[in-house]
Amino acid sequence: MAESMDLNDFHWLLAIVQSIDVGVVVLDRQYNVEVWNSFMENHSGRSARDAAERSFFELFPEVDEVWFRNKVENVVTLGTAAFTIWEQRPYLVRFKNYQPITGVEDFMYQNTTILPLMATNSKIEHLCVIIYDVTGVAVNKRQLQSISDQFKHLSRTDRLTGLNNRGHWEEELKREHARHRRYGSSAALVIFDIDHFKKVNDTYGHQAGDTVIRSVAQVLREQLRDTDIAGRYGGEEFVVLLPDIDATGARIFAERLRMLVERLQISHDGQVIPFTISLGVADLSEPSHDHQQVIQWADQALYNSKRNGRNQVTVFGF
Ligand SMILES: Nc1nc2c(ncn2[C@@H]2O[C@H](COP(=O)(O)OP(=O)(O)OP(=O)(O)O)[C@@H](O)[C@H]2O)c(=O)[nH]1
Repeated sequence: MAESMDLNDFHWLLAIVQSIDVGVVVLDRQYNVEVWNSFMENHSGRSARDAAERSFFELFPEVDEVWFRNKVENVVTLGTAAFTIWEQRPYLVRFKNYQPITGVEDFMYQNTTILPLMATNSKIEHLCVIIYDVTGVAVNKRQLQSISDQFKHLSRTDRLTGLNNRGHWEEELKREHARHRRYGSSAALVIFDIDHFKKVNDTYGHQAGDTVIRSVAQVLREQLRDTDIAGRYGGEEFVVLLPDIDATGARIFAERLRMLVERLQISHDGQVIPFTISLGVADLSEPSHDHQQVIQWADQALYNSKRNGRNQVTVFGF
């Protein structure tokens, strides 16, 4: 009676393992396949008969052999299961993704469990690899992350120029100012403003004015190093934070920008729009209370450039 129950149990278990919607593979200690359920048959295109006694690494050359062997050795030594989630490794074996809703990805994301299987002699001579299809969860999470990244980018970016907007740029300045205080690194701030911009708008129209603002932003972008942080501060006012540069270097940067803008040829209805910029430079090496004070210094220098005839650079304190 008990024996027939055991046999029943065994058949039931086999039926369950065959039909569950996860991959089940039993490997011996030489990594040869002993059990291969229907999930594995369906997704790999290989029958259990075809996979039997073949090396797991031969069946799936994409498996990182060193990593997998190491993982299995730990499972055997410790006698406990090991888990890998898709965020650590997108998949163990590369299966095609057939889920219609998540069709954006062409492979199946997987979580994997490796279980030690103890024999009656208490030795671990086999392992069970369980593969879960988590494509739906993974794709949703990645899409949410991508939307959140896009929102973050939009909330920091000026629509017209693509530069940092004022709020985000000020946060960056605040951070750099604090870093500068802690480490005494050099940095400078350049503020500049398009001269007589109201006249550009009044003469050529607001759209032409927008084109001028965009062109200035483009010239600025072309002059930036990776670590420089540029922003649109107001209507026709721009700011650049230049880390690891002193006042002399910042003056050279500002002067080059001034010349490049002066040479820009923006046409409107066949006419070239003449325009220039005035610039103010402040040195973060000078002792300051906070980042706002450095902005005031650069603003003051910009004001002096305007007052002294525009189209020029002034360094605060010089
Ligand atoms: N086209 C356009 N114009 C803008 C934008 N933002 C601000 N302005 C205009 O920029 C002009 C700024 O004029 P003012 O502050 O008087 O300065 P300005 O004419 O440049 O004179 P100075 O700065 O003294 O040389 C105003 O006419 C604003 O309407 C924008 O996004 N696009």
